[in-house]
Amino acid sequence: MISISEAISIVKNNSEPLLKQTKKSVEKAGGYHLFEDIYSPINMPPFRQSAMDGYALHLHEDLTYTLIGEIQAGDASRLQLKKGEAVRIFTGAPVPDAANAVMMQEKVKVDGNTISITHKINQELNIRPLGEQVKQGDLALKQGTKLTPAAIGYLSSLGITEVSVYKKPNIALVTTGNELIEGGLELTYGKIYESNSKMLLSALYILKFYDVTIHKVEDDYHQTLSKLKEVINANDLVIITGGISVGDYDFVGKALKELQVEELFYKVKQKPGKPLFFGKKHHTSIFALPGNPAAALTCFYVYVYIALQNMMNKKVNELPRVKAKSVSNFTKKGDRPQILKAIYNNAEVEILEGQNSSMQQTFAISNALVYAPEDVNEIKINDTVETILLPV
Ligand SMILES: Nc1nc2c(c(=O)[nH]1)N[C@H]1C(S)=C(S)[C@@H](COP(=O)(O)OP(=O)(O)OC[C@H]3O[C@@H](n4cnc5c(N)ncnc54)[C@H](O)[C@@H]3O)O[C@H]1N2
Ligand code: MOO
Repeated sequence: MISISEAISIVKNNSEPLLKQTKKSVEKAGGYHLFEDIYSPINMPPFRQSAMDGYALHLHEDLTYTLIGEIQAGDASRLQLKKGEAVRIFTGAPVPDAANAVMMQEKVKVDGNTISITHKINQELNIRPLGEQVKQGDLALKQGTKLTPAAIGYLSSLGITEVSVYKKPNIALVTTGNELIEGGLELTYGKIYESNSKMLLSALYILKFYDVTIHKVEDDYHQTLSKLKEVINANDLVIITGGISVGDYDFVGKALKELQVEELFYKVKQKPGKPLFFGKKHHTSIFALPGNPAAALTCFYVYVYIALQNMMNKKVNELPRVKAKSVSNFTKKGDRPQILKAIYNNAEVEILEGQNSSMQQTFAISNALVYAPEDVNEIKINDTVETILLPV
């Protein structure tokens, strides 16, 4: 059995950036990173734009101007202005070539066709120059840029409808067990409602991994073998829950061996999550998480999370860890280091009752995990403890 830190470093060293590209429509590309530089297909703004509702002026020495027309936003008219002439104009409308300033209407006196301003103004006042944000052919956004809502808006303003982005992993979630039935069906004796797939799907969605398929197999070797073969071939990451311990009907380990998945580790000295498997087949990473729901989710946050961040080429690949003051007493059972469900608030952490790896109720109200190392048998109130903050 290896230690938690050995297991973490094996995951870190054996999960690489995917570096594959995929095309996305721009409105669905939020959260992705650009795979290549994007050059602007147009000038932005594409014409000299008025930044105010007011009057576009062809400046001259005098403070009065003759009004010769009106230009609304969207108008295509190209009015010619002589020196001393003005047009009524609105925010976003094209400023005629000959106009060299826009005066906001609050500062203009109108008298029929004559308007007057109170003082001389600078050239180009209140005019957004052609290509002020980006010029046609210039770099609009660099490769690697994260597409925030603002970036999506910017690219859309350039008329870009599709972008090439770094692909996120496609992920298969596989649950195993004869005892599992779907929510909505009658709970017959000996069965439980299947919950791991929904729990892990939700954890993945919160981390913005949406390309996820769910698969279910019974405790049957041939079914397990053929399903795992199929999903390993078709996915970048496979997350299995259950069937990885030593029972007569735990077929996951045997099937992974038969499929020649390279075992990077099996079994970690930790509670929960002892029978945790991590392996690789070609470029596909495979985690077999223990079936106990709280063990599965703990292993997801401590190990699978790292692989996901590495696949996305993220520099920080572990969840944040902070030092916090315990507000609870806790006595550790056994010698395995423990990862404890807890509630963190403002540098203080409460270690919860009900740490068994089947206890979903405890995890449901947690927002943190406290790490109790091997050599610590007791945590007392006011002790400083290492706390992992969960993305919940
Ligand atoms: N003789 C031994 N028995 C066990 C050992 C051991 O070392 N020696 N380890 C125990 C530990 S620790 C764990 S953790 C579990 C892990 O077992 P498996 O990964 O094989 O998981 P299962 O037996 O299939 O299921 C365990 C538990 O979780 C429930 N489960 C499974 N899948 C789901 C699901 N999708 N949704 C909800 N609940 C699920 C399942 O019904 C079981 O209660 O092994 C111990 N045994
Ligand atoms: O490793 Mo198990 O998850 O302790 O119950």
